[in-house]
Amino acid sequence: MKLFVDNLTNVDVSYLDANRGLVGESWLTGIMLDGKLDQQSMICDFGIVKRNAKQWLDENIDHRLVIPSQMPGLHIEEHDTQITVRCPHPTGGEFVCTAPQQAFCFIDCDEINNQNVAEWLSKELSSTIPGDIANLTISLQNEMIGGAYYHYSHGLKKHDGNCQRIAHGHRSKIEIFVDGARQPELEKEWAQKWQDIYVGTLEDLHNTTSIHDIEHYHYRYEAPQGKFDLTLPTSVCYNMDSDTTVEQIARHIAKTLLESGHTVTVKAFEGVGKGAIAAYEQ
Ligand SMILES: Nc1nc2c(c(=O)[nH]1)N=C([C@H](O)[C@H](O)COP(=O)(O)OP(=O)(O)OP(=O)(O)O)CN2
Repeated sequence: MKLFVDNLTNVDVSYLDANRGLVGESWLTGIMLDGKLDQQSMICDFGIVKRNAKQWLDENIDHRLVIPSQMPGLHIEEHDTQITVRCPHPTGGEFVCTAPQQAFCFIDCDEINNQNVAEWLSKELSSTIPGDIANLTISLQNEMIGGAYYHYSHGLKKHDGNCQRIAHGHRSKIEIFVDGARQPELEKEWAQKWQDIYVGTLEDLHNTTSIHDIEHYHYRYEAPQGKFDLTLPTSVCYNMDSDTTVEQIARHIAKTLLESGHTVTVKAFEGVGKGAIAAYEQ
């Protein structure tokens, strides 16, 4: 017998990739259990499966920076409760992130992809479900998106939950309307401009440095979970003069596109199934 739960929860992370650098990602998770029936004629109560699995995912991977610990060129240093992760960036520059341990998730593989992460999760979660379970399988899928989308990473230092972590991210749709008409070309432009982007807040920009003759931004802030630092080539960053909540992102894109005599509406998503709408008229 098998038991399944589709759409268990969404996991929003950023991960390091040798070819793409820092990638914001949103995974739709599902779980499948192989097991024998208990005295209730159940493999396991859905309520328990959903609560235990979601709690584990929320605590151990959601809103973390996922690191393939065998990635070539990766250096990891631990000092007290802080971890520094450093690696070459595909632009020729460097990626450096220092943050509290709880902001990272290390997976023993050389590349982060749906299959490697799902296999790791299936092993890690195997002890979380009670009952006579012979096998537990986690699946990870990406939202089916017909139009434009981008992968962005960011950190919300004022958030009292895990979104304060400086490098977590999302795979997000973008919809743009001018005078009520959908604008697929503009959507495509933003999706290209923000493909694998770090969206930073200007107030968090600590300094600009040169590494291997490539200009880098160094972001720094302190939040309730601890101190956060992130250094990335400027070519993969986009700075806003506000926080990078999805409300501010929708507002920023709408204001950037505003033209005299027109109304611009931006429906910006943060991951799957949620976001903000900003409408401006000039
Ligand atoms: N109004 C807003 N609320 C939140 C924003 C935001 O931009 N505007 N942003 C965040 C975080 O960036 C976060 O990454 C998104 O949170 P979410 O995945 O929804 O948070 P949860 O893990 O709490 O939700 P689950 O349903 O458990 O996945 C937070 N809030």
